[in-house]
Amino acid sequence: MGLWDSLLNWLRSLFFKQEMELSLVGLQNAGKTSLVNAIATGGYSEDMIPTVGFNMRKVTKGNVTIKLWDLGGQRRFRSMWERYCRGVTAIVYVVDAADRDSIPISQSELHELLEKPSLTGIPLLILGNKIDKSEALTQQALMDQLGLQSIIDREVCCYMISCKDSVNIDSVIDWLIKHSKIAK
Ligand SMILES: Nc1nc2c(ncn2[C@@H]2O[C@H](COP(=O)(O)OP(=O)(O)OP(=O)(O)O)[C@@H](O)[C@H]2O)c(=O)[nH]1
Ligand SMILES: [Mg+2]
Repeated sequence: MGLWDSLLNWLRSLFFKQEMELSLVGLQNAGKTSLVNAIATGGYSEDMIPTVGFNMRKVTKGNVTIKLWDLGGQRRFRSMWERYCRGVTAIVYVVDAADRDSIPISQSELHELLEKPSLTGIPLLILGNKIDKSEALTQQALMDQLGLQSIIDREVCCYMISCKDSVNIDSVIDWLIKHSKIAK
């Protein structure tokens, strides 16, 4: 995008409402619902109830309204991920970066989802969560183990975050706002 386009987009964003619809996917216990809370209120809790099916939350940041589909990560809910990812502005894939044993399953579920023709081209934000834990993988190790270099049909971005300590939640919100669209 040229400088002039960026300037126009910035001016537009000052005057028009922006909106976006996101799906949060990833294995159970990754921290998807915790991320919704971190984005919406900055709150954090150790006692979380696993999401059964899905929850929908609307969050407003500045002039951007974000509709979030927070999906259950247990195996029995994974077959509905595709349905809730169709037509979204971006897919947010959350990974517990400290649970090294779960990474291979996380990798295969991610690639299986991205193979769906209905989801071609939708931008992907990968979040390695729980970096407050000492055993958390580095960003490079996570990107390698998830095989992100093989994803070439869409924009892919990866951040390492902690919902617990509110690390990089601002960068996530900035990325989301940059990908929002002017409301029709
Ligand atoms: N240490 C640490 N724990 C976290 C962090 N984020 C979430 N957790 C914990 O991880 C557990 C699971 O969090 P949830 O947000 O319920 O995970 P989820 O991905 O929504 O799980 P499902 O709804 O079952 O798919 C909870 O005990 C959280 O407190 C983090 O940044 N650091
Ligand atoms: Mg949940």
